[in-house]
Amino acid sequence: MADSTYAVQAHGLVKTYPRGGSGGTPVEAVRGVDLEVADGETFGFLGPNGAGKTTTIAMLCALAVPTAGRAWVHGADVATEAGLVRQRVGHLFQTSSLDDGMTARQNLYVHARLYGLSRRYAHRRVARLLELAGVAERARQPVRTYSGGMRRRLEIARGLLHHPRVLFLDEPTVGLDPHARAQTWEHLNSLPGRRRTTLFVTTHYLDEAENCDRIAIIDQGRIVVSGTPDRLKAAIGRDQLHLRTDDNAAVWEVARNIPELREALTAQGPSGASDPAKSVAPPGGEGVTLRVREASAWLPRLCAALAQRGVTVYAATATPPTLDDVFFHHTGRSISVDSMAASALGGPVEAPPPGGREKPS
Ligand SMILES: Nc1ncnc2c1ncn2[C@@H]1O[C@H](COP(=O)(O)OP(=O)(O)OP(=O)(O)O)[C@@H](O)[C@H]1O
Repeated sequence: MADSTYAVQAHGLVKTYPRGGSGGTPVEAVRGVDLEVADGETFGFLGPNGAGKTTTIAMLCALAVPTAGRAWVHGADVATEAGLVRQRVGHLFQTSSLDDGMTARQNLYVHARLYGLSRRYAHRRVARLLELAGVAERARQPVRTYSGGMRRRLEIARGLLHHPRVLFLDEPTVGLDPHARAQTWEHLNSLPGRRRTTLFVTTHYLDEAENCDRIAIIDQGRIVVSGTPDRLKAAIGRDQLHLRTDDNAAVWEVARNIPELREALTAQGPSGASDPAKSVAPPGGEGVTLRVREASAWLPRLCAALAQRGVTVYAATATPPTLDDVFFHHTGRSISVDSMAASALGGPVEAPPPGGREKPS
């Protein structure tokens, strides 16, 4: 079953924490995950908090024992060849595990020795990675004096010390400001020999998932869909048409009175209501979002029809599907209020339509 041409493989991976829930009830953190990650790929594991991302990578790194299912890293079984798996993987934890009182050099050197690098090679390798992390000049200063971005780069360096074939990064940019987040990704993408190491990145940031060759979306312990970000978005088909007007309720009526547009659209009001009578926007409200194929082609016609009806349009945008739309399409929920996609739209996080979520395609 194991195919060593894959960097990571998992079949039916399950993890149940026997007494993790309130009142000591079992928590099914991971409920049957199948994965195939190609060698050299940047693979994104996208999901909201509590979806099961950390638990999955803990099993893939042989740090947690699966309740059921099997997984391999370059053909090494996480259950029966844990030592081999640990040699093949590097791991960046969600919270910093650097020793604040030690210098950057000491942090890396201790780690290198723990991984069995000889003294001489450890010194060479540490110097090289401090250089790569862009912290060589501050290498003799305690880590507590470092910025968040520097710490992250140093942790990436530490994860790479023993030449792992797969580097697992659990929410690598959480807590960083947007500039430091972008820098961290630039750093990851420009690592020498980048394609010789597979990157397996968990994230709940939609823009971060866009950096990945392929992603799997996980929700409530199950993978709901996987593929390249472009393919997943294209499969949704519908763009978002967002309008802010002085009579948002009229938008629905007008849109539905254009027969071809009525065919093409599925609509959502400010609170997810699909009934126009219930979708009157509050004063200063967020507007109306219509999901429609080829939104930009409809925009002029809809605006003209609204003008004819005496409705003033303050703002109108057509946006191609985002990964948040992909998440919504498959789960009926938005991944996060503060995601880049939601803030770019300036709109609310959309609730599922009252008739339930659309059927996954
Ligand atoms: N050691 C544990 N004991 C009991 N329950 C746990 C344990 N670790 C995680 N869980 C539970 O398992 C579920 C999945 O958690 P996990 O940390 O894997 O999710 P996540 O997607 O990584 O979320 P986050 O990004 O918030 O860490 C959650 O309900 C969590 O409370």
